[in-house]
Amino acid sequence: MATSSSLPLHLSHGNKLTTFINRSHAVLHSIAIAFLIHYRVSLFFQDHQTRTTPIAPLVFVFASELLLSFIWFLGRAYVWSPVYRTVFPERLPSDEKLPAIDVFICTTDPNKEPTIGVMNTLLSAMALDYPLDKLRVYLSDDGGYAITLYAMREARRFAMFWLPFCRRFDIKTRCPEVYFSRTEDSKNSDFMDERRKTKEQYELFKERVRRAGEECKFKDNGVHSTSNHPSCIEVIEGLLEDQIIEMPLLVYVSREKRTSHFHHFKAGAVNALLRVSAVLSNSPYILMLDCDMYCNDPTSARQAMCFHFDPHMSPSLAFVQFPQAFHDISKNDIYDSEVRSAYTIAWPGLDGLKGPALSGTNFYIKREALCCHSIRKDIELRELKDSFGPSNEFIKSLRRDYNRPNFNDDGEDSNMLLEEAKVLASSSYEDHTKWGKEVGFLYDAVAEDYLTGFVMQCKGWTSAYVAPSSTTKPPFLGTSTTNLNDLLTQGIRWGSGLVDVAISRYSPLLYGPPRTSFLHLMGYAELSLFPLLYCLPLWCFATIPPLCLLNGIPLYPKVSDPYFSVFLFIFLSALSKHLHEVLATGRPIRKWINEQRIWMIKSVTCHTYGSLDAILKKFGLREASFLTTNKVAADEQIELYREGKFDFRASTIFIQPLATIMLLNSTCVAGGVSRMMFMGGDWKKMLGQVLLSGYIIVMNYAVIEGMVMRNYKGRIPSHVCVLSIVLCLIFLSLGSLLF
Ligand SMILES: O=c1ccn([C@@H]2O[C@H](COP(=O)(O)OP(=O)(O)O[C@H]3O[C@H](CO)[C@@H](O)[C@H](O)[C@H]3O)[C@@H](O)[C@H]2O)c(=O)[nH]1
Ligand SMILES: [Mn+2]
Repeated sequence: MATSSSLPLHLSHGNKLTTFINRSHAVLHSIAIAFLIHYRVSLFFQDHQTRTTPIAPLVFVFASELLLSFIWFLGRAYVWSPVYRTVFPERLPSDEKLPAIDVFICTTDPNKEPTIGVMNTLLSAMALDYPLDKLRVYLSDDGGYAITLYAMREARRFAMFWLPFCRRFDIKTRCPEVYFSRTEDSKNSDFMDERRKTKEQYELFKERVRRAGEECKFKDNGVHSTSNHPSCIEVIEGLLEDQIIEMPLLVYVSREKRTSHFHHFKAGAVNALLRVSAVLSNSPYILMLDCDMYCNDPTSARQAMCFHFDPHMSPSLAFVQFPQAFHDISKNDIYDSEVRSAYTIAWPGLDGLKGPALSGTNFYIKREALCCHSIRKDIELRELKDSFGPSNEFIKSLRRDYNRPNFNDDGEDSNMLLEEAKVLASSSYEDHTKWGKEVGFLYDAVAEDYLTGFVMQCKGWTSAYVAPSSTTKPPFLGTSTTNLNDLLTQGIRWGSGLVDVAISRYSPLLYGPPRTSFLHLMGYAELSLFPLLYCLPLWCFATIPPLCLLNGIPLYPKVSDPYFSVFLFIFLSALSKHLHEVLATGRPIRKWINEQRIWMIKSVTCHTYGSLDAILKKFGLREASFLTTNKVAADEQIELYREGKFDFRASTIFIQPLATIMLLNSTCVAGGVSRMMFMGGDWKKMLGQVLLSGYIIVMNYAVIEGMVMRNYKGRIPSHVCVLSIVLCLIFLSLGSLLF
């Protein structure tokens, strides 16, 4: 919108043709579903003498069809009116007018999150293209490791070289590891000289951190363990002679942890950061980063400000979300590690309604949206303390007119503030307050990002989503899960975290109305329900139709019945719509196959376990857990991923169901087809089931390869194959017993 000139700071546009295709498809598909429902319902009303099929399998199959149709219906929200945005940061007002930003980086375990990687994220954030005095970088070390603090001091030393170098030569890649891994050739000898010197410093820095890491060995040592330690807050300062080079304020925060207090994982860590930063810098905007998400485009802060500076959007705008993109995605991407549909379909779709969901990292959020919804002038101090806890300093920071004492390390004020910050980071500070319930990141789900963003939007806040175009760089790049085990382990947490919300009092369809539009709620509901609503029907389709096929029980209309074409239409329409989406987002056909396959695999494994986990937690039978995602992979695993080959060296809980389902379907198709050929079965009645199981087998052929190819590195171990034969036999006998 207009600032100094009358030119807009950002534009949004839709895609008329795609929207037309999407809406027409939605209408056609809905009509077909209506026919399907009519067919199924009339089957149930048939006289049970004339109905040849037993009722039980029919009920399961129909229930699954209804669930799939429902989740499909919710997903229409994403394709209804998606928007895509363009920003013009060069039109922002001058630097003096830009607001300050606190950057929050979270790390927790140097064994899974290599310290050098975390420091690269830190350095890339310090080097953002933003006025240095308006940039403050906080690192939350949730494990309280000495190595992280040490590395941070070293990173500041290296930043003395890195920051001036980036600014002087306008370096576009400000993550040092990435920048120095590329060779550069320039005629400018001054530049080449500086580059060489800076690189030397970087190597020295890495070497010092590596050596220190070896000495520390990241072990719990009883006295100071990762789950039991006091709070430690340190403003990282350079030596006196270094002070001439301007640096962002750099703060190390390790909140107190006690086994007596539940720490609420990342949400708890971020809430501690929110309080600590309120008394040290209190910037009105916050950039959140996971420790592996480095700033790949230094202009992201200015891009985000294009929205926060728009006078029409700004008052209600809570956050500007950038996509999660990854530096290690291979061309083939067999596991869909890039999560394409989320960041190319769902987020732009939600953005067209009232704003995208919060994605945990890569967003610029207004502090006010997290902390102090509207502090009324007449509000009682008592009331404030009930919500925010006893710290007077923190409560002062909530006032709009609050003037933070200038932080300088040796001042008396500064010492007082640091002491206060330690209190704010203590494990008991949140007792009897509204932190995690109404204030800050919410604790009711392990998908704290999704839940917090959703509740925020129900309170009236909006958000915006900026995806890079084909000509701009992804603003942030992280490490994705590129092996099956890590992928599915992460999938359990996401599944569990989303279903947590779906079955809580914040369940979108129940909590939402009338707080936000129905379409927007449909999108949110799809996100929270899909793990649960896909796992049930997919388990059903993987077992019941093949077992019925083997036993000669038809579940679908005869080929000659006009209703057969209804089923065929729905199947093909769903597949071709997915294919259209994949192609429209510029991906090859292979991607479509990969996504179909990983969707089936995730549904019967991690999403099943995740949903189960959420339900057990709900009944108090399990405790919440947060397994940190591995950010290092073995070379061998990376190699298989790059070659596009499945790595089945994963936990048995993941591969056992896959092997069993594949064996079951292959046996049933073989048995069912021979039955028709040699025992005179009616193939016209069974074609639907043959096609369904055939589809499952063809798409997941990789699993069969994993079972039979014995010289394959990533093969399925023999004991899993043997157990799957036993399980398959159990299924078969149950099938013939029941049906
Ligand atoms: O007790 C904890 C656990 C995790 N983290 C940090 O949280 C971040 C995200 O954890 P990670 O293991 O990388 O999870 P992902 O599944 O990769 O993260 C996605 O999903 C999370 C919710 O499940 C969101 O919080 C993240 O932002 C989002 O990127 C990392 O920086 C961790 O260091 C903590 O600070 N404390
Ligand atoms: Mn991550």
